[in-house]
Amino acid sequence: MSGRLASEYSAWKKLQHIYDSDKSKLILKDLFGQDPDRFSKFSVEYASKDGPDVTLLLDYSKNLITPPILDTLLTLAKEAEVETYRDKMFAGEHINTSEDRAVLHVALRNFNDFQIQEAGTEEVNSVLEHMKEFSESVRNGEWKGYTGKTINTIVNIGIGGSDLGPVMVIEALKPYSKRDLTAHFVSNIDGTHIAETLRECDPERTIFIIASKTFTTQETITNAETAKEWFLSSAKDKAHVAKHFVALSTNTKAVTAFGIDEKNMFQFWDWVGGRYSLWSAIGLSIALVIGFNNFEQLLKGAHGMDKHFKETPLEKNLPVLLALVGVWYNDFYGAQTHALLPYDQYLHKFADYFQQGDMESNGKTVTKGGHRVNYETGPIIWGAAGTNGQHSFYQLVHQGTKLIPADFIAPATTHNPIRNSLHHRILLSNFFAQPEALAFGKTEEQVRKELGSGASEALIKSKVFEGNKPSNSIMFPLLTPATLGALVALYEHKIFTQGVIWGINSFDQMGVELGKVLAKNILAQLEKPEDVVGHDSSTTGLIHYYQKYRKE
Ligand SMILES: O=P(O)(O)OC[C@H]1O[C@@H](O)[C@@H](O)[C@@H](O)[C@@H]1O
Repeated sequence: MSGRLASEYSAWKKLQHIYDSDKSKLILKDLFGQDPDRFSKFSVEYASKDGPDVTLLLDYSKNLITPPILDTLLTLAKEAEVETYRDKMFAGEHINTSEDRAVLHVALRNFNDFQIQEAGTEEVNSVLEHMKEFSESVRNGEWKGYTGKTINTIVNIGIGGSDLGPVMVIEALKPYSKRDLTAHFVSNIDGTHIAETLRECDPERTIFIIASKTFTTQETITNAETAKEWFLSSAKDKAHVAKHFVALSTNTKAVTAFGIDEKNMFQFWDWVGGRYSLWSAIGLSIALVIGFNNFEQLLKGAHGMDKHFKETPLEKNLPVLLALVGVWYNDFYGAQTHALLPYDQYLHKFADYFQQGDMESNGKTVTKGGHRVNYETGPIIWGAAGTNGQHSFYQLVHQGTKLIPADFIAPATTHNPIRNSLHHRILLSNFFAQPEALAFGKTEEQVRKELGSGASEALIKSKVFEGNKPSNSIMFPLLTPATLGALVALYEHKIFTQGVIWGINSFDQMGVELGKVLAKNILAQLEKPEDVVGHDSSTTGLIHYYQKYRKE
């Protein structure tokens, strides 16, 4: 994050040299054959030092690396001053230089441990206390709607970072949820989203949580106004809004202008990036659904990983190791994507969540110093829960022409050990088998032997698995709130580390602005064909087509 070009580091040049000269020798089958200790050399077990017990195993042995490559990657991290920038982040320095802001999601889950100097951090505990009081009173039925009924539905209205984190966590921690409290999430401006949601809500028993850091996001404000209109069509009296609408925001003025009482507002601060905000007031829906104590466990689990990231030497530091092997594929092998493949149905939103987390953070072309990079930055993140992916896109991962590094993630035990954990054993057998198949493949000789004589050459070739496809495997005993916290923090710090190496600002998102501005301009032109000015012929043609069919 020094803003230097990564390609100028001597370790980067060395890595390029190693890649050019040794690529053909980096064959997983051989690397494992040559070193029976490869697993123990290239795996680390994380155990939380204090707070709730969390353990995580990272096995990165199925990567196309050797000890000298790993050493050089570690040297790269040193040269890029990952440790210095990490310490700057924890110290509250304004490492988000374009917006002149600190980056302190770690302060939201700090529990007075690290010394952090930044305005607002002293208010974290009182907001948590407010979230606790509110979530408990809704959960235990003390909080009543305008007709005196208890609340049975919450609707979080927010988008991007004000939506994806709570959605992912609430899905992931379903075993801990209050089953008689239904949570809906409305994000899309498409009226279908709110219309379909409102059909399932009773105005007397629903709380709307308007989640927006800026409280200016068009989608969220429009959806919130629609929800308020819908609510008032039953409740009539505006005074009832206070019982049914709360806001999560940094913008008090806009919240009160919307008609939400300041005492129903949960604050956070400009040093919390949207995609890093699930730990803040944005997590209110999480606290409501799983209870404040479990929310606190989530935060503590993340804090444990923060401590690990901050205090562990780079060669044993999980986020750093994940980041470095990622850089190796992204920048030297030319891999365009990175797959997140959780073998846990509860984590089915994990890849969606980190699409924003990673791609909005590291999808940049200029360094902090304003230079255009001459290497690849953030990968395309995608994935789905196993085993579903196996029956759809794994064909390409195994036999396609692209290199797709992947993280396989699984819990050793399940919350649903039905049929004596039969399902879980089958799930895990797939979790173990897929990285093995990817790494070691199946040779032509094996196929020939299996098919016997008479098989066509074409058929033989089509059944060969070239192998040598890299992956990481991450395991933990059970997906608990604290474990999920640690897992999410692990990826957050991985993203941070890569951003530092690439010299980019991982904490702004200028790339989302242009489309917003153009849409605003177009919205004002939609009425009449003669209003449509200043566009290319394609955009004009599309708008004219719409105008032919519009009904309103
Ligand atoms: O929370 P608000 O301010 O509504 O922003 C919601 C989202 O908006 C997008 O344009 C991005 O900038 C995201 O980073 C952000 O999470």
